[in-house]
Amino acid sequence: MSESTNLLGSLADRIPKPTDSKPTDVPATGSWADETASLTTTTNTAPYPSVDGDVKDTPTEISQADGATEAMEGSALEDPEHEVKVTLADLQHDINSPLFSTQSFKELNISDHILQGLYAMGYRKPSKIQQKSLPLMLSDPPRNMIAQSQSGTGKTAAFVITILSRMDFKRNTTPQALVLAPSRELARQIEGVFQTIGRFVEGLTVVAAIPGSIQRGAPVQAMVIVGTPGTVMDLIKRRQLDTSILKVMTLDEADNMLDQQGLGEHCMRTKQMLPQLNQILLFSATFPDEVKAYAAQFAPNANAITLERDRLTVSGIKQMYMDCINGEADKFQAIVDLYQCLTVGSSIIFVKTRSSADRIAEALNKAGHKVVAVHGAFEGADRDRILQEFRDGVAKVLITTNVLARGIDVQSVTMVINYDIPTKGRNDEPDAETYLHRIGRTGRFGRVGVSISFVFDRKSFGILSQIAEQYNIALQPLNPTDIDGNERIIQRIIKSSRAGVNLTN
Ligand SMILES: Nc1ncnc2c1ncn2[C@@H]1O[C@H](COP(=O)(O)OP(=O)(O)OP(=O)(O)O)[C@@H](O)[C@H]1O
Repeated sequence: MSESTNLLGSLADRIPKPTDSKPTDVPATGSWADETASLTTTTNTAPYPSVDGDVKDTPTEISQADGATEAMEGSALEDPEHEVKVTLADLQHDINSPLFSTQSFKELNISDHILQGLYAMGYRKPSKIQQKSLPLMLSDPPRNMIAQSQSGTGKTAAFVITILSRMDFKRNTTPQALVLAPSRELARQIEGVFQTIGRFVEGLTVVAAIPGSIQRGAPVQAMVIVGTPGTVMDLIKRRQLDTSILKVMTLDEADNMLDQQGLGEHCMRTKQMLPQLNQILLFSATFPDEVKAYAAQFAPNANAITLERDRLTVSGIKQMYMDCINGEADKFQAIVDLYQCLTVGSSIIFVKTRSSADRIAEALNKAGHKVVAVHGAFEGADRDRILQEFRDGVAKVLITTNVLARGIDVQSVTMVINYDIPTKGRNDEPDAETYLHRIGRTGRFGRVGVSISFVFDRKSFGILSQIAEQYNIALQPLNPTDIDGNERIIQRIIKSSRAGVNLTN
């Protein structure tokens, strides 16, 4: 493996220096080979400040929110017994990695039918987040949970097991649990996890509430509803979804779901239409500071599992960048040069806009390279079909926008390309959370993957540098002209990824 080079160090002269920037000397200790992670569990013994309703306007609410943030970070409530230090250097063999613990699913006292489902899926041991969150979420009386752990570490199963354990199977045509996710694809995927983990659970009924899935006027008759916020809100308003005995609500990708610039409004309004809930569960790999307050208000008195910001990246993902100095033409050529590597395993190429996804897909297909594209302008049925082709390996290269940046679990993805570095806002601020979620589409559950971020000018260098600084990561440079060298480096990593697949089987 060639030596990791600090992006900031090697290219400092090309990076614009914001006036308030911190020192740009990022230590190389954040590289994938050697990293110690700390997962902190905060058991809440004192009530969080709680605000119901629309929380974004009044000064009182803001000050309560500040208090909540402090509590969530564990300043007053941290239980040192839950402090866990794990070595991430070799996820595939280290029993102390965030993926495994010595505790078994059986010790959790979950039903035999759920256990059977977990074992049938090849889950032998709970991952760290499952080990830490499940005892807290399954305890009675039920408590809210705000849980954070790295991408691909098994958060879905944690809330699925909890929800299945809380259902009354005699009332399986009435909604009892609601799970909201930011995209139709993720909602469908979560529905599938319920079906597979719950396959031996007699009487389980699960329905996806996504655009086009429920006929107008038809009642939603299932105990678990997994949907997107707009559709679910409409179904409740139109009285197609009976909320009278609903007791558990989960937001997957919770920071995205509570984002006040985006889906937050829908989620808040949906919650206001629900009866008193027994349990609210918020899960994500990222909880940026500005969302923590809303999270604590949405799920009052929650137990919280949080990660330090510089421990958020998955050590199995080898993060690289390529300087495509002539901009668009070089970026396109780089994809063409990398094509061989892209099709060993599967790859996702993230771009900023729908039109560039279409344009690049068309150009690559014209050049004889088979790729597919999916984004928000596609019809739902087409989105489902193309993603299924990608999951099945029929299509090996997927070009998409942020719509698929979060949650999508396709274990064969060995490479993620940031064709455009993720930014947010009118001023193109670095979008560090989206970067983390995008690269997290590879390196799932202990596998090894590669991410390559394309930069081409001072601005894009600056943005990527700020993201690298935020997570304390060192990005390895790839030389765009050394096509063979790059292929060797990438193939070597991808091959070790294939070895890793056996780990969880
Ligand atoms: N205990 C386990 N043993 C083996 N595999 C597991 C276990 N728990 C989860 N997995 C597998 O790990 C993969 C990642 O899980 P999941 O999609 O829930 O991750 P996540 O933490 O929600 O990721 P993201 O933050 O990207 O949404 C899935 O393929 C899942 O089947």
